[in-house]
Amino acid sequence: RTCNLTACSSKYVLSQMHPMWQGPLTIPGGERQSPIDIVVRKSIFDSELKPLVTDYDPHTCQQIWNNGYSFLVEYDDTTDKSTLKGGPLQDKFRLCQFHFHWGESNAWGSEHTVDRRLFPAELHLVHWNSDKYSLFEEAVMEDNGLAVIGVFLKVGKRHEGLQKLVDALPAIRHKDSIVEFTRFDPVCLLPSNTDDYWTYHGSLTTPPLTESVTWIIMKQHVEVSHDQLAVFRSLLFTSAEEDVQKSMVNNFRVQQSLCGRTVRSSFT
Ligand SMILES: NS(=O)(=O)c1ccc(NCc2ccco2)c([N+](=O)[O-])c1
Ligand SMILES: [Zn+2]
Repeated sequence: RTCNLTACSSKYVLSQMHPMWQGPLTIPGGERQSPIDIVVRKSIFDSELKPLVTDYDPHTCQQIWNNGYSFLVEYDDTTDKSTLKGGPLQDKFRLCQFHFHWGESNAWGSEHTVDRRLFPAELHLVHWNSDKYSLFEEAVMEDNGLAVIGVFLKVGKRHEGLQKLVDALPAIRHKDSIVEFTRFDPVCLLPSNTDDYWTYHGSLTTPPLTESVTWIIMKQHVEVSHDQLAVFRSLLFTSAEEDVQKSMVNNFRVQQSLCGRTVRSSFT
């Protein structure tokens, strides 16, 4: 049975115009797709959920690049130097990259929502299960293969830690551009309180949409300035050779049905 993948309001559908979404999207099972709306009053407090334990080594940061849908900061994941454990996880997970999703305006842009509340952007820190698998490409196909931390961004004061990343963006304006990017500790992008989160079993939010993700969505958001977010929007979906340049905005997926899943909370 594939769950009916409901589309939400029309504005979500816009972001499905991107070439990435063309062609047959046979979704494996389709009963644990992401993103979703987190209905707070329906989430279940689970006292077994532990605090998150992140241990990131900024020296594993390697490059930043525009993949034509977002921009990714990639880490050397050939050893257990930058790891995530605890929270809902039984195993140790290795950080491989982080990226963002955002809107053309501050009114929307996040992939997940909380009681239908939209945020202007959402950060995803992607980790794979290095206790059970030896490569990301292997883990991405397995139920317990990935763990992604989601952090909501709100427009407010300037985020000093983010500025180093914002300053690198003009160099990767076009699809497939890449520059060296080192000594960046992503812990600065996490909220001060990482003990309060929601967690549920879901999928990648872009193809191959594999249902291999334990999502860990932070309750507390982080603030970035309007100008910092405007630089995200100066990126392009298109490569330098293409005639028509398209702004990289609204790179989020339509919200998916819960299909009977439970969202657990680590807090009451
Ligand atoms: N928005 S997300 O965090 O769910 C997400 C989506 C796609 C991919 N990757 C797409 C992909 C291609 C082959 C295997 O994987 C990743 N990731 O790689 O971290 C993360
Ligand atoms: Zn993402």
